Amino acid sequence: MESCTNEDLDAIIETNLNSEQLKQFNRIFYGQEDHCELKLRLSTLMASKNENFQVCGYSFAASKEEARSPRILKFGLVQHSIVLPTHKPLKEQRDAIFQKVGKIIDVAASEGVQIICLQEVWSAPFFLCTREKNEWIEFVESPTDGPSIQFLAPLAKKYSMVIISPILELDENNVWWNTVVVINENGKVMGKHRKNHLPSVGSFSETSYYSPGNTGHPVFDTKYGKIAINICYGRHQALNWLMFALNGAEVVFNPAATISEFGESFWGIEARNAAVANSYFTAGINRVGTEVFTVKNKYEEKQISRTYYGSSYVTAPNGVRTPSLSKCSDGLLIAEVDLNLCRQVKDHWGFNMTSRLDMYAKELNAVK
Ligand SMILES: NC(=O)NCCC(=O)O
Repeated sequence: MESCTNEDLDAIIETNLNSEQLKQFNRIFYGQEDHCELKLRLSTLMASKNENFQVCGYSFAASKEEARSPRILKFGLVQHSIVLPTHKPLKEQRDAIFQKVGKIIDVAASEGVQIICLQEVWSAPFFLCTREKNEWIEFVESPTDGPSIQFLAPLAKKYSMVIISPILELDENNVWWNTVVVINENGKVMGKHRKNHLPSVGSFSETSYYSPGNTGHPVFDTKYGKIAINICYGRHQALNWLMFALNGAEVVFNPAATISEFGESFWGIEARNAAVANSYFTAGINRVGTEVFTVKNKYEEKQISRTYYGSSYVTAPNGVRTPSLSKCSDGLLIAEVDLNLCRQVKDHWGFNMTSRLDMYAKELNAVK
């Protein structure tokens, strides 16, 4: 069985470069010499040790402005493994994940996190690789009164936190969708977005489960900032990122479930490039751990095993990025940002002003 190799790139680099080399490396690779780590509370560090999850926090500064006050937002990303083996009763599996993620959300709240994003299909193993449907049906749920919203809504209200909950949705016509539900700081559903681009590559064959999303590119104007969600495979499509920018997003989250064979080498590039190209913050979130499924059908019985590489990270509109969370362990990444940076970068680089969208619209219309 494959397992996590625990070779976090950041750790390899830090242990092998001297301090001068490290500064140079950081300046070019991360966009700044120092990572501007946030000082975390003692209780956070203790919870991280006791509950066995990594916690990191970073701040991104913006220039002071005369006419606008800073718009400080603290957001968090959670990456985690499943807890129980996939043959256990589904409710037990889900409840065990709820318990684990609930504790991480508690810590995020104690650090003042205002918006938190969970990973793709966070409350279940990523069973879509099995190509089986019926035995997993109970992981597919209502966005308005399914188990995930029932669990998260009280937390959102308790902590005045916006929670982004990526689930598998069962709609009123019994149709499945890969959906994120945005829960506002009062614990109410603000809206949802359905995955626009579905993979049909190797063991990622999602087109037999659900249809491409029909919700366009919504931006949610939350109490804390304008956010959007580009679900997993959608990160490979530049126009998907662009539309969220044109609709006014200041932070775009990319909750994912992905394994090394599917582009670990460009995981660190795509969301980062999107941040630069669109002058907003981006956050990539990927699960960790090995998930093993026994697939039995009338033709065969086999085991499928997949290991996810975590490595969640945040990029600012000026291209500065955080180090990644671990490839192997559960983690919470906290980013403290000044949303004024979005307009400052737009003013500086003028990428949107020079984007010539009308020219591309004409050319796209003319493509046969
Ligand atoms: N969940 C998902 O869309 N995975 C596809 C593989 C990838 O794009 O990394």
